[in-house]
Parts: sequence; structure tokens; C-alpha cells
Amino acid sequence: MGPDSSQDAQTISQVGEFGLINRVTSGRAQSPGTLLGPGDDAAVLAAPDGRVVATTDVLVEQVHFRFDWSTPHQVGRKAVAVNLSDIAAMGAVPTGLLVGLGCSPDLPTTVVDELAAGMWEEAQRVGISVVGGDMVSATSLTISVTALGDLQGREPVTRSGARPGDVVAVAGRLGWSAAGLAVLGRGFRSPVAVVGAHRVPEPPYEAGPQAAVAGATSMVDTSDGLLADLGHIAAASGVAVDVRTELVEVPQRLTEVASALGADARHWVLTGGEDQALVATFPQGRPLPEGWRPIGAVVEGEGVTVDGDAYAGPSGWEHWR
Ligand SMILES: Nc1ncnc2c1ncn2[C@@H]1O[C@H](COP(=O)(O)OP(=O)(O)OP(=O)(O)O)[C@@H](O)[C@H]1O
Ligand SMILES: Cc1ncc(C[n+]2csc(CCOP(=O)(O)O)c2C)c(N)n1
Ligand SMILES: [Mg+2]
Ligand SMILES: [Mg+2]
Ligand SMILES: [Mg+2]
Repeated sequence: MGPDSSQDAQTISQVGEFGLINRVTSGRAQSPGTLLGPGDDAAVLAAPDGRVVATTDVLVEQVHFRFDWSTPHQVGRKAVAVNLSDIAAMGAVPTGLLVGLGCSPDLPTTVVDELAAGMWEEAQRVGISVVGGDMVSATSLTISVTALGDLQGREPVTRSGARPGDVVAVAGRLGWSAAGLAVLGRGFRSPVAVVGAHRVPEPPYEAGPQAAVAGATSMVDTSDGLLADLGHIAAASGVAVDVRTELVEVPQRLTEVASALGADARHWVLTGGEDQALVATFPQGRPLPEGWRPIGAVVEGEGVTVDGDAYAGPSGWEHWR
């Protein structure tokens, strides 16, 4: 129980993840060097000799990963990948990582060795390294990664620039991680294509800066689910987003897995988290950069619809909900 529990009986699960973020961020004046943030995939800070992009994502054992589903090496790669996709979602390129680890006293050191090896592998794929961090005692294995990035002289692509008439487009996979999670959750280990996608996402890192160069008006990475994450663009931009199902591919592989499990592949594509795809809006009539495919349109209004209708059921993952 916190010190104010008698005055404030609300629990975290009642306010939810985004209510909680709102409580700690709203009404606080930002320091003069804060060019953007909080509220986007990453913050942008002024530095006397340039600007720095910064973002943090935390992964907790049993919440974000399980060692009977993933190896420590895979978890290390994922912990870095989910941060690098937030840097890419600003149109930036990564420059370095800081890694905080909370470990229980009985954790074998080989687990930490393998986590670190996975982190370094993913970092080196984009030519960066781990430049610092922290090690503490904890009851659950907790991994906090901070990624720093560079805008290469461009303006950041925020969540707030979408305008009615813009085209909504996606780069990367949708629904694959959710399919893998469903497979693992039912005790299976194959098909390896979807299980592998859950263990280690493959964010299209280069598509972020390419979208920025091509004039993207807003961008986000998909961590909670396509519809949930488009909701952040809609809210921040003061617009509505309509996803057109005739444009959204449901891969054959996902349809097969869904029918084997009695699940809905389209639901995975629209609401599944942890693929770390990039979703952006582009002015109409401009060619989309390579690797980007249209999935809908920005219109006047608020919220996210699918073929003009509200989506029935949750639009993605929310902690404590
Ligand atoms: N404790 C906190 N204090 C200040 N800002 C926070 C805090 N937690 C989250 N935020 C900010 O709230 C915004 C939304 O956070 P969120 O974690 O949903 O974004 P994300 O990292 O893009 O998504 P995900 O964590 O699902 O990958 C971000 O700008 C983030 O920096
Ligand atoms: C063991 C286990 N159970 C469930 C899930 C699914 N899951 C956890 S967090 C999250 C959304 C993104 O998180 P965040 O918003 O913290 O970035 C999703 C889809 C998992 N990965 N592992
Ligand atoms: Mg993000
Ligand atoms: Mg986050
Ligand atoms: Mg999230």
C-alpha cells in the first residue's frame, strides 16, 4: 500500500497503462532542452552540438518473455529490437544503447552472458554498441534498454502530423508475433516461422529513415497492435484513421496456423503486438518508399475504424487490462 492509499483508492489496473503514463507526465513543464517528449516513440533533446533521440523499453520475465519459450540470446535480441524500432519510428538512426539488468541472486551467469550476446548481435546488425548500463538485484529478471539515436539533420517524424487525406501505410510484418504467442501458449513449438517471429521481431529499421525522407507526416512502431498503435497517431494528430481490410494482407501462413488453433488470423494482423512494424502516414498522391504498402486512409474525426466501423473487442495489448 502506498502512503496515500486512504485518499486515493484507485489501483493501477483501474487507471490502466495509458492512464498511469498520463498521471506521471501531464502538467509538468519540460526543461528548455526538451525538443519533443514525452508522448512519442522517443524524445528529442537539444544538445549544444546537435540533437539526441532517446527511448526506453523495459522487459520483465513472465510478462514479456519466458525462458521455456525463448532462449536468453533471443530475449536479448528482442530487448534491443523493440527499442531500435522506436528510434526508427522517429525517422532516426540508432547511435548507442544503455542496458539496465535486474537479476535474482540465483540466476546463472550464463543467462546474463547469453542475454548480452543477443543484445550485442542485434546492436551490431545496425552498427552500434552498448555504451553503458546498470546491474541491480531484483525478484523478477528485468531488462531495461535505452536506445539513443540521430536524426541526420531531418525533423523527427512524430505521432501528431497526420492530416485528413493522407495515406496510411505499413512496413514490416503484422500478426506474426501474435500467431507465435498463440502457438507457444498452447504448448507447441512449431511452425517455426511464427514462433521465430515471436521470439525475435524483425523490425524494418531502414524503412523509418526512408519514410522520413519520403515526407511521412506521422509514424509509430507496432508494439501493442496495429489498431492500438494507430490510435496513438489518431489521438496525437486530432484525426481519424480508417483501415481498409481489402488492403491488409492476411498471410497464408497465418491463416493456416489460425485454422489449426481455431483462432482468427485477421484479428492477429489487426491487433497483435510485438511485431515492431512501422506504420506511417504519407501525403496522398506521392509514391510510397520501397517496402511500404498502403492499408488505409486518414479522415476527419477521431479514433480508429476498420472499413468505417469501430472494431469489436480490444485493439491491442494494454498492461494491467
Ligand atoms: N514513467 C514514465 N515517465 C515519463 N514518460 C513515460 C513513462 N512511461 C512512458 N512514458 C512515455 O509515454 C509515451 C508512451 O509510452 P509507450 O511505452 O506506450 O510507447 P512505446 O515505447 O512507443 O510503446 P511500447 O512500450 O508498447 O513499445 C512515450 O513517449 C513514453 O516515453
Ligand atoms: C510470456 C509472455 N506473455 C505475453 C506476451 C505478450 N505481450 C507481452 S507485452 C506485449 C505488448 C508490448 O509490450 P510493451 O508495451 O511493454 O512494449 C505483448 C503482446 C509475451 N510477449 N510474453
Ligand atoms: Mg513505440
Ligand atoms: Mg515503451
Ligand atoms: Mg506498450
